[in-house]
Amino acid sequence: MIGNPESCKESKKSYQELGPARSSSEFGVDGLCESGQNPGSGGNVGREVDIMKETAAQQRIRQCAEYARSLACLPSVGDIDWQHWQPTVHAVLCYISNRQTDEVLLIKRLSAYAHGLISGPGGKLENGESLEQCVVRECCEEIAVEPHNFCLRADLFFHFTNGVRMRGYAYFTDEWSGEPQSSEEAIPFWCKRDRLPLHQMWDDDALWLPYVLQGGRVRGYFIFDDDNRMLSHDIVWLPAETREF
Ligand SMILES: Nc1[nH]c(=O)nc2c1ncn2[C@H]1C[C@H](O)[C@@H](COP(=O)(O)OP(=O)(O)OP(=O)(O)O)O1
Repeated sequence: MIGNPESCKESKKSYQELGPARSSSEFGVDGLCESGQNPGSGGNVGREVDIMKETAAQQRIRQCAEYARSLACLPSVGDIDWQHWQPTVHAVLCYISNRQTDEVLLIKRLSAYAHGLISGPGGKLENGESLEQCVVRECCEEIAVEPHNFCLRADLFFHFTNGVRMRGYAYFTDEWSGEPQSSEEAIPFWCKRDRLPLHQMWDDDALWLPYVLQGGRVRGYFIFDDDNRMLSHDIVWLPAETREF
């Protein structure tokens, strides 16, 4: 079976219908608008979003970092015209959860790029392939597992200072077939959902992955330098009920 028949219809539609980028400042300090309702969703965000609230101290740190960045003339997400931004590369990630054990299937990457880094399985889109086919191919190639009924929950825009512009699509599911196996590209392992090794993952993962593993959705904008360090970010938090990105 390739991809997912029903539950991904919404995601297929959503990445094509991406609206204009909105800054998190439009959503208030904690990434939501003051009323606790997410614009466009009409839904009550509820408790899940509370875990991501930015504290006053975190907000201050982010503001100081923005200020330091402006002094150092480093690029900021606010400098980019995201509406006209075109990716040079499309890539997928897939996070498979085991509800019974409350674990998520991660990989340690063995390829030259990002060697030793931990993430979900995934990779770049190949010519003529759909995003869903890419998810299945990458999971099968890297860890011999086939995910089913996966849904797009994070739409990620990575702008690298070396000119690469990658759009990443992170899919989530708790249905799969096959036993995880190591390959030349990856070593798979199960990890408790609340004990993610965030210090060994891409910088941006710490910002959005815990929230999305709890059912939320995000659209994220990131600038990375040539050493794969995150320079700037902006995240639009979307509640679980959101049907469109
Ligand atoms: N900053 C970042 N944050 C993140 O969460 N995922 C990132 C990321 N930078 C890259 N990725 C992911 C997206 C995609 O799954 C993968 C692409 O990187 P790679 O080119 O290393 O993948 P692969 O070498 O597996 O790709 P293929 O060559 O297509 O197999 O890494």
